[in-house]
Amino acid sequence: MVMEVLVETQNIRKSYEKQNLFIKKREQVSAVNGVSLKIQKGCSIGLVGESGSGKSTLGRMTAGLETPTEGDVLFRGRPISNISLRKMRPLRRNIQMIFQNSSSVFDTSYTVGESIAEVIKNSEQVSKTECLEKIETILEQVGLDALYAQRNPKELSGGQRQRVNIARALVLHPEFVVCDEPVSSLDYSLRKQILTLLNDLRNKFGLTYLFITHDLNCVPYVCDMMAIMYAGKIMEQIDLKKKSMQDALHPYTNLLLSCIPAKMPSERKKCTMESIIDTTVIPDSRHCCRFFPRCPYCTERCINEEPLLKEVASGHFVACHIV
Ligand SMILES: Nc1ncnc2c1ncn2[C@@H]1O[C@H](COP(=O)(O)OP(=O)(O)OP(=O)(O)O)[C@@H](O)[C@H]1O
Repeated sequence: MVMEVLVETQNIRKSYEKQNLFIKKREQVSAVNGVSLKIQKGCSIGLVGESGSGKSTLGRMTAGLETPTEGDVLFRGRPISNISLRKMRPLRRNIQMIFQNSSSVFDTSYTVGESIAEVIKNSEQVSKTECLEKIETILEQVGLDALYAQRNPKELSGGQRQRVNIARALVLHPEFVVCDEPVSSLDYSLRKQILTLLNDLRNKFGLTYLFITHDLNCVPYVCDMMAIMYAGKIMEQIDLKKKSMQDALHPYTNLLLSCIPAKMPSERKKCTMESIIDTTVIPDSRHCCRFFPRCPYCTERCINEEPLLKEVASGHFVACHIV
């Protein structure tokens, strides 16, 4: 069966200008460094990597909230990166984002209902009664009583606020949702509840997720594909319907896996990276493996030639010369 590609990034790059306080000069920071990704309709792809690897920047570009410096993002085969606001408006309801920090994304001068109503009214003309019905329905779908519409976000717990956040993103029934660390600000006990909710909503509405996280533990719960990002590049991609996370081959993915605290010490993946010196030095070159300064298996070739993402088994892609 041929699956429909809903979102595609075509070798996208994003650099920012930053003031270097030490040398008192402006310099370029490459946040995303040539990422080509196809997200199939109904798929949930987990984008994993450490802080600063470019996950959120990639997420914002796929959501059309940021323009790539190079390359393009396609939604249903149509480029969306450089289109006018007028052309983007009808697409906006189809592409939504759930943000990381549930408390700071609300305007506390609005009630929960008013903040959901704002999203609805920005996208369609509805009567007051229709709007109220939509608000009540979506609140119930995210597991909150309709009465929460009258509450102020300040009066809600972190978990309830994140449910409202999800309600705002889903009230227009989008097709594609970028979830940027949706559970990282929550207690461990609440994380599973929100992940279960995201799964249920995905099944109910046939949603497609780009699920950004630095926590590999979340991935098997919500994702059927995993992409590992390092220094703005995808290092490994695994179709979790065909292979498990533990089948990872890239030294960086194995480093991340070795950091997951296992329930039983015997289940812990052995860290093969004892020799790694954790350094923040990332080579600013398009002609080498960006992981080479941290890789114990680094060869001359890794310093001189950038490894491309290659299929090593069905549904399993790795960008590493030694694999
Ligand atoms: N608006 C911006 N202006 C300048 N630099 C930025 C901007 N946004 C991101 N960056 C830089 O781009 C790089 C990637 O940042 P990004 O937030 O995408 O990473 P991340 O993997 O999502 O990190 P985290 O998990 O900490 O959110 C970082 O070096 C960051 O400082």
